[in-house]
Amino acid sequence: MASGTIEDVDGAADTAATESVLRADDVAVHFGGVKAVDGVSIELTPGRIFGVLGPNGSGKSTLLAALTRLVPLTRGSLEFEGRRYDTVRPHTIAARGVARTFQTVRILPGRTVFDNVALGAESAGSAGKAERGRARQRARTAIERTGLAGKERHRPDELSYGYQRRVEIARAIASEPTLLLLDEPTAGMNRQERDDITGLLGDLRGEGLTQLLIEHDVQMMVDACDHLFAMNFGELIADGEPEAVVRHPAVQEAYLGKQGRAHA
Ligand SMILES: Nc1ncnc2c1ncn2[C@@H]1O[C@H](COP(=O)(O)OP(=O)(O)OP(=O)(O)O)[C@@H](O)[C@H]1O
Repeated sequence: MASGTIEDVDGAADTAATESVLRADDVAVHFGGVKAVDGVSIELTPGRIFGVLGPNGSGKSTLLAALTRLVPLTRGSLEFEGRRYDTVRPHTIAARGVARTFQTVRILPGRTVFDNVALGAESAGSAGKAERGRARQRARTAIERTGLAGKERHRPDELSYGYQRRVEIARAIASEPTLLLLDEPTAGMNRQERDDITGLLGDLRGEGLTQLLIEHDVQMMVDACDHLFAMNFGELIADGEPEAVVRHPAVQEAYLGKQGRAHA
């Protein structure tokens, strides 16, 4: 739920009973004089796909970095499953159940698909032999869930870009997170690959995984997301049902106008 200062375009008040996975309240991240994020309040509820839309430089990646504790907050607070976490280290919030992928694929080129995914499973804790066995099982499950079965022994450079993205997503979900944050998961993909990833995210939602994604592709965001947050100049400018958000005049002006010209 956005703060009262922005327009809630779906007009549907969340019920008081709705539990939240993540809540950010009045979050700001300033770099010197640059207000990369400035007073953003969002709430993520379970089992839904949320998206952050906005033109280049509007603050999307910085917001994601703030949510994963990779940059310090200038002000505001963060709560995950009801617990404040705005001063904990990034690995602590990862261990509590927040996983993420990055804007550029970050998988180890010399290792197999299985090894890359197992790294994500092991980071959930892998002291003894029994736990290593469980980690390998988590990796196998993540490989199945992301449509990578049969490709376990491949190396990333033998796979298409779309499949490399899948490896990254598999590694993130191998830690069995409660919340998955995805930074431009379909960047650089062709239409078929984008549709495949949209389908995959939908499948993961079907299994109850809450997701927050950043994307430039407006159609992909409308297709994939249940709820959109639109940003410009570090602030939320609209928040609500995807079709309504992309039609919102402030979003058209801030995002679609610029992007339409940039990518036409
Ligand atoms: N480490 C940093 N130091 C200084 N300024 C930064 C830093 N990181 C981001 N910024 C600035 O903050 C603003 C928001 O950047 P951010 O990368 O969060 O936007 P974005 O919406 O993710 O953009 P893009 O879509 O191009 O990835 C920009 O003006 C950017 O130049």
